[in-house]
Amino acid sequence: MPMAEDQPTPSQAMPETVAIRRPKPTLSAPAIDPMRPSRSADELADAPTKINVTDVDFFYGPKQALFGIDLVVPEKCVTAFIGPSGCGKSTLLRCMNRMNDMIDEARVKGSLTLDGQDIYAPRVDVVELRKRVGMVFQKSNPFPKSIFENVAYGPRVAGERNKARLYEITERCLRHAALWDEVKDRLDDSALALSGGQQQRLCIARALATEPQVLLMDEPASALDPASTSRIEDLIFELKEQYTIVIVTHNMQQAARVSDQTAFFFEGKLIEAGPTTDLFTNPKKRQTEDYITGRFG
Ligand SMILES: Nc1ncnc2c1ncn2[C@@H]1O[C@H](COP(=O)(O)OP(=O)(O)OP(=O)(O)O)[C@@H](O)[C@H]1O
Repeated sequence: MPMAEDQPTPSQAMPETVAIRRPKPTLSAPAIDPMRPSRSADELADAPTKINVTDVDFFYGPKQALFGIDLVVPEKCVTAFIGPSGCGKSTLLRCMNRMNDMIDEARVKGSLTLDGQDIYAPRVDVVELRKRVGMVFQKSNPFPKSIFENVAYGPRVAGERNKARLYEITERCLRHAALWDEVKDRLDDSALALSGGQQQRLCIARALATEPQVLLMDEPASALDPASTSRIEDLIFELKEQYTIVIVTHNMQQAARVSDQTAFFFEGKLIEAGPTTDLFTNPKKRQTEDYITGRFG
């Protein structure tokens, strides 16, 4: 009996199980600026270890926020932490200068070292540690004082009384933070009169005044307009010649633009870390690929 025209012939009939092939997403290479080349994988591998994180768990009371984190932060490189909200990026950042000590019931297990020295050893002077490991926050937080006094504050507290020396430090740090030319004629004006981007650069200058070796930056540009963001990114590139930088960012393009190494976190675990170009173009883990291609997060 002839088959009806719209009936599939046996060879056209669908097999019982059909392999649905997921198209592989196109991973776009991060926009690497030739004027701001990131360190190569070899340079990263050769850089001395500044901070070493080994098997770190972190708890807010009964809630565990980090699970068995292992990470090497190389010296004079920029390491970016990326991942969806609540995955533990800021928690790990704050472990690096013990900012979490201020939170009741916060507890860290495992080891974090700075230049091979245990950051959590009982003998560690936390004030000294935070001088060596400075921090810049998402929202700029200048003191309600003059521009000069904001930068001179740290050295003053550390005992520097010589006005000429304080001025020297202030000028050097403001230059380093790419703010000097904009404020040199109004150092006695209130810091609160500066724009948001200028205030953030002032906070960076203030952090530099205590002569840190490491700068932790928690979404330093997320409240800024594109022009100010770009200035902060330029600044990060310049600062890594002298400082080790760890930056938390929600903006993957920013991580690609400014960092040498990227670490991707998910649900309190470090899924993958590696040279930024490799992680964005050739991630090893499926979760990383899904995140950077925008499937979730
Ligand atoms: N002070 C706290 N007390 C209790 N839980 C906290 C505290 N701070 C953070 N958490 C929780 O720990 C987990 C990790 O938070 P964390 O701020 O480190 O994540 P994040 O990746 O930096 O998030 P975001 O990108 O939104 O800033 C989250 O579940 C968060 O709710």
